[in-house]
Amino acid sequence: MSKVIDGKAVAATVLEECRREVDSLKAKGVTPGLAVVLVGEDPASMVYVGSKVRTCGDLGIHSRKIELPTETTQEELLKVVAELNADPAIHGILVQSPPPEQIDEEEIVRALDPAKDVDGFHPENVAKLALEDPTGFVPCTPAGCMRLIKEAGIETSGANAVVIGRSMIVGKPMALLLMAKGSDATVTVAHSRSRDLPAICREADILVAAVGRPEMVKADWVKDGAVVIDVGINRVEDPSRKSGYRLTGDVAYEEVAPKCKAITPVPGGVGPMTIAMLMKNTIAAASRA
Ligand SMILES: NC(=O)C1=CN([C@@H]2O[C@H](COP(=O)(O)OP(=O)(O)OC[C@H]3O[C@@H](n4cnc5c(N)ncnc54)[C@H](OP(=O)(O)O)[C@@H]3O)[C@@H](O)[C@H]2O)C=CC1
Ligand SMILES: Nc1nc(=O)c2c([nH]1)NC[C@@H]1CN(c3ccc(C(=O)N[C@@H](CCC(=O)O)C(=O)O)cc3)C=[N+]21
Repeated sequence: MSKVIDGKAVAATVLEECRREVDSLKAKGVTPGLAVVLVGEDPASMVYVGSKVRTCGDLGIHSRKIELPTETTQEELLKVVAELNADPAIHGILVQSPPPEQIDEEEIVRALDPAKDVDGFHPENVAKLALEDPTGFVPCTPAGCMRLIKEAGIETSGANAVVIGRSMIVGKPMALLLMAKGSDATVTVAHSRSRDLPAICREADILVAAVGRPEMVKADWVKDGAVVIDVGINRVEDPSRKSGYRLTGDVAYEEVAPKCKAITPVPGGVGPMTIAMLMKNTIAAASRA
């Protein structure tokens, strides 16, 4: 009964929309610009930053990759943010998370010009999401999950949605989007202190897993005919791979998929949508500027 939701294909559709929008902005003399700031050398972050910059290139979006050493101080990073805030060629700024431990990420996010905060992490954008004010930026990963749910033809109105995870990047904004007017789901948010997580999950018509624990969600946690959105991106050791690792989600895909109406795979599910929605936000920032 299971239908695999192809995140790569939906992302390709979104990127086609983006390409048209970039062309029409360029015809008006505006080239959207994105700055991606990476502090340190975390290998996973380097992969993500690389694919963000590559996607910009594919669409004709101007991009600037700023790679700073691991020892970068808070003051140095604040100075980079201030320069990008003032740069008219840059419409979107993303500071890759997580930064090294000496960096106070919250202060960095507050220093961003909210009109350039294409991650949607600045308090002004968080408030606009809660207020359902469409002039803000919605965080890319939950925005991508909503688009996947829509493209798969899943009805959210009146559905029981369970979100596992309450981070500011994924879980909390995902819950806000599902409960917003127009989506109209009944939302439960679970986290590490939740009692009897399997029982909570079994109530879900739509289950979103954003935890960071490989294959935590088992088949007996999932109701027959549920829709499962797996946000987790976990590297697990796999000696049979050349790289020595493989990616897996927060859901035990092999055993869960047969029970689902629809499910996203990892890789090829939510991940590509995150990058596509980042492009959308960057284009929106440029057209508002
Ligand atoms: N596909 C994509 O584009 C993206 C994928 N990700 C992936 O999504 C996952 C989550 O990311 P993120 O939200 O940033 O992670 P965080 O670590 O910030 O948040 C994890 C959440 O899961 C909860 N949690 C942890 N352990 C358990 C448990 N045993 N039972 C129930 N809840 C638990 C935590 O609870 P508590 O609050 O109580 O600590 C927390 O709310 C990761 O795998 C990450 O790699 C993230 C961003 C983008
Ligand atoms: N400021 C900030 N903004 C972010 O949006 C942000 C961040 N920090 N820190 C880390 C997380 C993670 N994230 C991903 C983006 C793309 C894939 C992605 O494209 N994944 C591919 C596979 C990629 C691979 O092979 O490694 C897939 O799932 O198919 C995954 C994860 C963005 N994040």
